[in-house]
Amino acid sequence: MHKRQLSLSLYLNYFIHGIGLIILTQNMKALGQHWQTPLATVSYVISGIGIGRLLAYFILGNLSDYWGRKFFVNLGMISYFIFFVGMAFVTNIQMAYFLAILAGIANSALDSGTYTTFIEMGSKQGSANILLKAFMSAGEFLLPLFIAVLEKQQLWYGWSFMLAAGLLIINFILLNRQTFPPRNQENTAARTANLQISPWKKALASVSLAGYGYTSMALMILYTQWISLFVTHTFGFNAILSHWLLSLYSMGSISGVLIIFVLLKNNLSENKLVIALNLFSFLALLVICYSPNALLSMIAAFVFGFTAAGGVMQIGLNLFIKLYPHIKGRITGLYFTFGSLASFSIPIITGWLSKQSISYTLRFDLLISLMGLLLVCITVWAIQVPTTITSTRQQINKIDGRIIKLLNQRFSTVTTINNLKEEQQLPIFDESRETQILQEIAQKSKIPDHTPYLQKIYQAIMLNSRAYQTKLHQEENK
Ligand SMILES: C=C(O[C@@H]1C=C(C(=O)O)C=C[C@H]1O)C(=O)O
Repeated sequence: MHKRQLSLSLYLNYFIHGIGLIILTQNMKALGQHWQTPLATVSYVISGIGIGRLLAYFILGNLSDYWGRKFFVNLGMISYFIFFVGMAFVTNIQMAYFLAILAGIANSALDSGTYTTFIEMGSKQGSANILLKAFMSAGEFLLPLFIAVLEKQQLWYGWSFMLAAGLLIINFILLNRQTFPPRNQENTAARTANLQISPWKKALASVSLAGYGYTSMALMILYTQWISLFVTHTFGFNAILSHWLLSLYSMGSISGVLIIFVLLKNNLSENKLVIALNLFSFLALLVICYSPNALLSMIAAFVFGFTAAGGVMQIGLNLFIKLYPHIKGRITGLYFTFGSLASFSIPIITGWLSKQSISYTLRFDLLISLMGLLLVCITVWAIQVPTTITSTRQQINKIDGRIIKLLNQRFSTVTTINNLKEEQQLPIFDESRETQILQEIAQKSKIPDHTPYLQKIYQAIMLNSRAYQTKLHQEENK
């Protein structure tokens, strides 16, 4: 496995995916003319992408745990290829809608094959996954420029689609020369950390992270959709300034991705980072929502892009995957399903809100931001493992409490066995049973390194269990 080359191909896919994300909106007019339909129909076709994602994420994510990541990266590339080539030529709206759904499926397939692979390649704290966002942004940045050139030269709009298709062919060849890392392997360190989290805290973190899949996506979508209208309506900002608040957000986002990538590579804790980012994006949004000062708003827009769109959603996914290293694909699918629900529902909710007042839209985003902050705080609290001797010992005390209860239960059950043995006149010691118990420990122990010690502990338990039975006998025969 050549980590570098494989990574490069995976990144290149996300550059193409960035193009795919906006190619329909960027070509809306040309497509409308080509299909001889109003813009509203083109917009309806675009919604097919969201439907495709919603349909495919969970299923494909699950399957990628079984069929392997490479298959799904390839499926994503092939689906995208059909989408790009098909969209450039199609004239029938039904076909176009089908192709849009296919783009959504391509997106899901790429995600379930790629995010998982980067973690399986051992990228430091999943830092590589943050960089995917930079490649998407690069695609989204360059496509409009390319389209502008095509328009200026009065060339066929389909060349932008052909560009993406051509890149896909090259990358398909490059990618398929690579082997992928083994799937769903789980290292001892991760397993040990995970086992320290109690089941109910793990459940709490999981629900919170799924919710964060929704809020983190909703936060960005709502901002990009409404910021310009909001500030014009609420503070009377002029058109240039209102568009600047979107551009500054994008610049913040790209700077955020690069800096967060470096921070994670240098081992800054994901837990601290995710809380800090959410806190600052909330504060920045607060300024944008309530400050009529243009300069303050501009700074806040940059900070908001940095903190809300700089890869914080990907950090949420990384945390989620680490909780379930044995089903990375399923978790990726689940997380992005919640994200897709946000892309689907936010335009509907905000459309309704804007009818009451446009100023409600971004203030609703503030509420979402607060929810997100709350969810990551709950998550971090739940998955935190203690770091000082005192707090770690407190945890050991709790575990010991549970063990003692269970040992009381075990010894009480031994009493029953002992009575039955007396009735049936059987000896206390049963060697085959003890061997069987020791073998079962080897099977059940989740961490092989621990196994011999667990077996020794059990030998001591059984030795004492026999001593206890002997004592019961003696009392009985007194
Ligand atoms: C409790 C029993 O008696 C003894 C103690 C054992 C134990 O503590 O698990 C197992 C086998 C016996 O040597 C039993 O036979 O199950």
